Amino acid sequence: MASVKIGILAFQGAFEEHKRCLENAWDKLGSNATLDIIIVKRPNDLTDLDGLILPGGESTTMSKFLERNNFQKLISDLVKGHNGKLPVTWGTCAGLILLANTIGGIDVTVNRNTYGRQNESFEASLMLTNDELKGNNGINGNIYHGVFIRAPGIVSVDSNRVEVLAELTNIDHQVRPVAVRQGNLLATTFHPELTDDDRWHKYFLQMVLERGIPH
Ligand SMILES: NC(=O)CC[C@H](N)C(=O)O
Repeated sequence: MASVKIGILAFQGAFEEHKRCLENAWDKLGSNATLDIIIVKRPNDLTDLDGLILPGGESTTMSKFLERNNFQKLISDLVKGHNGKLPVTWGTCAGLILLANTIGGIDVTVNRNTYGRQNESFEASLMLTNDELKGNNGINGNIYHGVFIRAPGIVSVDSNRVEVLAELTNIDHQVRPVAVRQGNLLATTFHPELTDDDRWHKYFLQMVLERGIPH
């Protein structure tokens, strides 16, 4: 039977939570393929992935791990399609910082710890700006409850290349993108793996399925 291989980078951070959410979301998609989740700790674990998640955590610590075993170049080549295969890659929080700064590939500028010490962690209602994500969630389908933990801010996007999927209105009425997509790359400044709303994990898995499963 065909299988979909999703790796979760597991040096540090919220990788177990992503695994649980992927399994729940997968069951609801009703695909005939099986889901194979790889906890990525060694370069070999990156072989043949259809999707890759770079979880939240501490981006400076994760960057240090990436320097070992040539990991940074391997992942960078992978997300840019240099090896032929182009897995769908999703960075959450610190994972977004890696995608924008360390690994590269996504054309956004991020500012670390943008919400400041006094507002280190908070929850907020986000406005979804993408129809697929709104899904079938009743009249409030365009609202998503986001969990932010020392979150980065997306301060600018290359609007020719990057689609904004969700926005947050700050108390000063400034509207900021908090989730973006660029081709095979997805990035969120918040933590969908810490909520029961599985729309982001479904969206990611659908991005993977849309590319076709060659195994
Ligand atoms: N929850 C997170 O991933 C926090 C990210 C952290 N502030 C960093 O810069 O690495």
